[in-house]
Amino acid sequence: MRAIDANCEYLGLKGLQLMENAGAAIAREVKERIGTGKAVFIAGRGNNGGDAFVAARHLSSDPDIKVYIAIVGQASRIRTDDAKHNFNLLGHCTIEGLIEVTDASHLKDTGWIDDSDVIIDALLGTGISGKIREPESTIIDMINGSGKPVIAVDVPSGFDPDGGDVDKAVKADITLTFHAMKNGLTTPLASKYTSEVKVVNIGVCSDAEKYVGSGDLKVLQRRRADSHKGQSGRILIIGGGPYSGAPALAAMAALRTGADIVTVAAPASVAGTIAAYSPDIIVRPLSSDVLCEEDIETITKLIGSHDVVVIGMGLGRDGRTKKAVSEIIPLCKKVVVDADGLYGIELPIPEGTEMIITPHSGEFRALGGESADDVKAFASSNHLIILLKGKEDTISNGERVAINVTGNPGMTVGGTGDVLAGVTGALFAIASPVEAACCAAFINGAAGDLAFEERGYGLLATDVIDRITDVMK
Ligand SMILES: NC(=O)C1=CN([C@@H]2O[C@H](COP(=O)(O)OP(=O)(O)OC[C@H]3O[C@@H](n4cnc5c(N)ncnc54)[C@H](O)[C@@H]3O)[C@@H](O)[C@H]2O)[C@@H](O)CC1
Ligand SMILES: [K+]
Repeated sequence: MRAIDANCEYLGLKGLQLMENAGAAIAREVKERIGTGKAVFIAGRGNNGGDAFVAARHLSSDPDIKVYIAIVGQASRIRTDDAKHNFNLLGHCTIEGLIEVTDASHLKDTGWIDDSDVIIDALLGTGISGKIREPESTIIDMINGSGKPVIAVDVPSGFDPDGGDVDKAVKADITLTFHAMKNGLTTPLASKYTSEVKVVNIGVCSDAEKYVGSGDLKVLQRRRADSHKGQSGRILIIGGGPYSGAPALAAMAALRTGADIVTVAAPASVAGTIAAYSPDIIVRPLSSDVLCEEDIETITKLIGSHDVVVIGMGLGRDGRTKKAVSEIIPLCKKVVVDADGLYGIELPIPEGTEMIITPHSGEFRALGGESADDVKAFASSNHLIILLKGKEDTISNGERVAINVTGNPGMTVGGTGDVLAGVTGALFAIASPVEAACCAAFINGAAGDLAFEERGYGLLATDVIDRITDVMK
């Protein structure tokens, strides 16, 4: 949902607009439920509280509804601009009562809860993390002990929208959840905390979900301050033979995407050339001039010390290489297969291997696929993730289909596919395969767009690599 929100912003739909729709829906629900009476809003200092401020404003002009708002914490410490904006507007509305609750007793002393006809729980939404603190914890107890009807905003406060363990949460009569059903609300545990769930349309643009956007990059976690070498990905690139540049491009792209360690395992004939491209790449020479079965022992050891394998770039299609690839893939836990590696895939893929393939349309056809319309079914029946490259990239894990539209015709130059494979490998170490594939397509294309601004049709794959960090930032 956070990714969708950010993608909306990227498309020009502001969070404030979504919040207005969310709040308006809450107000309608309150009015439908009580018609006349006292509505007590319990608002936290995040955007969940912001939704409540909007709803309170909408109801404040209704002569039959009396609006009371308890902000948990100090209003001066409201955390987001959207929530602050909507809080400030309440200064121009007819509100029966508004207090700041820094200690749960302040709320108790008002008697509002005992006197209410409905409680609107907007204390905590999807931004919750960790064990419930005070005064929120006691306030949740007060709501649950009140016996009053409760409308929960987005999720019952304290409930994990992803369906994790619940320490303590509000028990609601109805939850109005925004835009899409949250995974956690479909679990059996959810029925303990809400009798009913309604999904409310808040006007999200369909493109925000259909197209990969900058918001999708939000899944890429910030690093912990105490991170150490290796935690952000150890990537093994297996490539080269007839070509030496391809694996080097993939390796440099993986490093620029943030991978900690990138090793290239390449036939001995090209290992020296690859090493000469950059001191940042670790190179492990294989036995001969193409990848072959004699290399499996060396590669098995290398796989054990890396998180993700990216295989295929510049390997060529020698029969020995195809055979070696088909034997290497089952040894990998996480593997990205690109270019010539795609000709060594044996379907169905082995159990215990998570695989992303990055074919262009010709390679996809060689695998038995047909067109972009086929991607979802192909991914589903073969249990893999496809990133089908094209003018628009189509990504699917067999359940969801996403389209990426970054990139430009300047990127038809050789090597940009190798860059994409490297970016995908680096992200696969820190994200789910479908997230990695979506983000990689976006980053590679957006870096290509920046390179195109500078270089036009003369852009090179190395120029794309140079702009990856700008996109990531
Ligand atoms: N564009 C958007 O982002 C939209 C967001 N919406 C609303 O925004 C919500 C998410 O907002 P936020 O990300 O600001 O987060 P929340 O409002 O869910 O919660 C963040 C607040 O809770 C506090 N908190 C977190 N964990 C806590 C704990 N364990 N104990 C006590 N306090 C805790 C934080 O300090 C912070 O003040 C959604 O659930 C939804 O209601 C809607 O307005 C629709 C649009
Ligand atoms: K809530």
